[in-house]
Amino acid sequence: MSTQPSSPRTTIFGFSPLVLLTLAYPLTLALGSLYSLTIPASSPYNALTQSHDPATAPSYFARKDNLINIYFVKRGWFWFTLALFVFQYYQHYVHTPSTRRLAQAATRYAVATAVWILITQWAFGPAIVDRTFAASGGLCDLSARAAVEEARTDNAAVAAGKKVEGIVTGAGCRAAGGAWRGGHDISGHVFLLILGSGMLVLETVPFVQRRWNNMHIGTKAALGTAALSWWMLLMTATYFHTWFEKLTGLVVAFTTLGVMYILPKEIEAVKQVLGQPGS
Ligand SMILES: CCCCCCCCCCCCCCCC(=O)SCCNC(=O)CCNC(=O)[C@H](O)C(C)(C)COP(=O)(O)O
Ligand SMILES: Nc1ncnc2c1ncn2[C@@H]1O[C@H](COP(=O)(O)O)[C@@H](OP(=O)(O)O)[C@H]1O
Repeated sequence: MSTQPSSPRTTIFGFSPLVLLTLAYPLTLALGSLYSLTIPASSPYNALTQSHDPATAPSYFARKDNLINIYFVKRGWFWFTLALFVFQYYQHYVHTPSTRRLAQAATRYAVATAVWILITQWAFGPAIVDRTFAASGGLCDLSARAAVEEARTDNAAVAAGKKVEGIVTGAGCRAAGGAWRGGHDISGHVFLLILGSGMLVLETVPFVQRRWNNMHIGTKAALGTAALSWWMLLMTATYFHTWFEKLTGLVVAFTTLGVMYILPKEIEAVKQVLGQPGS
């Protein structure tokens, strides 16, 4: 049995933050996908690069080299970690010191980090996004590079032999100059941005309501990071990926958030380990 006092139920306009997030993220993806229908044909989408040609990109945010993508999303876990750390620091030392609550918050963070690693970085070999891509028929097509080599060596047999060569990750394929094509590519951006911002919102909301007019810098940093993530999610939804790739990114992120924030409500043993923000 929990010894912690139960907290007042947090609601926003009568809805719990969990319900609002469950609605907000699919709506954001739908909004972006709908808006993408207005992109003129003069900015064609290239399914192979999963983006618009940079030369005719319909917006700065439709370019993969936009600075927020490079410095924020591509290093996203670092920023989410930092924002969570700053938030917990202020929570613990300024307002509600509790070693138990801090340990539970750190465990939630560890669970999210483990899932992020397994999905996007490394799962005892290729990451789950890469395994899913290969399992759904994807492979590394080195034909563009092979064509160059064929011209150089004048040996089509040697060049053709370089088409697939056991490359098992998207990053490895791109590094080899190939195109990772043919499979289902779960959107890493959608997964990362929803998991990271969802975690920041659900960790902070119980405290935001209690101290709306007096939020500490940790809460502001967390909500600012979540807001920037939401904007980049909208940009991903508008300019990148197919709707199904975005949907699978959303499902994986929601499953993780469900384990972190819904399971503890249902199972006491999980609650003892993971706790619940604000309780
Ligand atoms: C309760 C909080 C406890 C916190 C305790 C620790 C505090 C430490 C303070 C700050 C130190 C930060 C250390 C963080 C360690 C990292 O996470 S470093 C890793 C940074 N790398 C990333 O974030 C990579 C993110 N990118 C991706 O996941 C993928 O690239 C992608 C964006 C999902 C998709 O990539 P594609 O190439 O587009 O496929
Ligand atoms: N909001 C955004 N801004 C810029 N590039 C984005 C983006 N969302 C997705 N992308 C790009 O689209 C590709 C697929 O992303 P993902 O699978 O992670 O969702 C990646 O290209 P690169 O891997 O060539 O950088 C990624 O950088």
